[in-house]
Amino acid sequence: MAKLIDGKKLAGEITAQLTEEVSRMKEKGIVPGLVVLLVGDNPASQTYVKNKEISAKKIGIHSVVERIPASITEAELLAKIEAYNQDETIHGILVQLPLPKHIDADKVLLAIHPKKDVDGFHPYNMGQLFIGSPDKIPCTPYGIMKMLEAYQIEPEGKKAVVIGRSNIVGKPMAQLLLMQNATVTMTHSRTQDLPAVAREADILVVAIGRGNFVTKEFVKPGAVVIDVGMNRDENGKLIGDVKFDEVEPVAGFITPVPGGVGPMTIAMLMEQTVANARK
Ligand SMILES: NC(=O)C1=CN([C@@H]2O[C@H](COP(=O)(O)OP(=O)(O)OC[C@H]3O[C@@H](n4cnc5c(N)ncnc54)[C@H](OP(=O)(O)O)[C@@H]3O)[C@@H](O)[C@H]2O)C=CC1
Ligand SMILES: Nc1nc(=O)c2c([nH]1)NC[C@@H]1CN(c3ccc(C(=O)N[C@@H](CCC(=O)O)C(=O)O)cc3)C=[N+]21
Ligand SMILES: [Mg+2]
Repeated sequence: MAKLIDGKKLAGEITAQLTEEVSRMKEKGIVPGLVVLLVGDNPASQTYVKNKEISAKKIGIHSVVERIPASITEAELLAKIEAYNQDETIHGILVQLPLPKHIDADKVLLAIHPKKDVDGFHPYNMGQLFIGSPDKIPCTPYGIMKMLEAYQIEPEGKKAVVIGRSNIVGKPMAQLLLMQNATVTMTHSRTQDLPAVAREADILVVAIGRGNFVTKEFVKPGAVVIDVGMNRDENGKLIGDVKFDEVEPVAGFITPVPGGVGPMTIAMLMEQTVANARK
């Protein structure tokens, strides 16, 4: 039976520390501010935004959510970002991805001032991460590293396999594991014999976006299994990329969905926002 990595509990502890810190900052007249720009009405995005708002409120972060119709032009969105770049009450800007097709997401991410880029997606921050001098770090892989640390899982010398190579999860995840001296393999949809590659892993991070894709055939006994996936099954229930019930008896550690990576992503977003206001 695997040990459960309780992301929700750990995120709660981080949130409690941030709450204390923000109350001290407020005594000095500093109020951290975060703006979230949500373009269109993707229902999956709605839950994420709602959870971020709850967390920001708890911590005492001034939280602004702009719900913007999908019909906004790219130029109008860029102008909004520029206004928040100039706004001294705002320490973090997050543009929820994905964006509607008529808007160039790369251009939008480039428009966010790197100092306010609490998602860590700006090419400057990505570049800093990949040369080994990170400042802002993408929240999901950052949260995963915090979970490994909290459970005293040392990546050094271990074989880590990352499934999925997105800019927001897979790629920065591989880099963070590499920085902790893991031997990292990145895999994707063209990888041949993925189960055999995954079975080599001491630490397996799964970020594909396909419900229950990873079965016990992918998992070495005792491995650490981190499930980033957020999918809905046919009944609308939230499920991960890992078939939890069959992998859990094989793994050494495993994250649940919900209650694993998701809450840590939000906690890291809050942490990077507060850190920015502190500066
Ligand atoms: N918990 C959290 O905080 C977060 C959760 N998520 C969730 O994580 C999942 C992944 O998100 P994201 O990284 O944005 O996804 P993307 O869709 O951007 O990337 C998916 C990756 O998975 C790979 N892939 C797809 N199918 C297969 C397959 N059959 N075998 C091997 N690899 C495959 C793709 O390969 P290729 O490049 O070859 O196409 C791609 O690299 C989603 O469920 C998302 O909702 C995302 C962000 C945060
Ligand atoms: N610019 C940008 N930054 C992101 O970080 C980003 C993004 N866009 N687009 C979408 C993905 C997805 N994502 C989630 C984070 C937390 C939960 C989350 O809170 N999950 C909880 C609850 C889920 C529930 O109950 O519905 C859990 O797993 O326990 C979900 C999804 C961040 N992303
Ligand atoms: Mg993130």
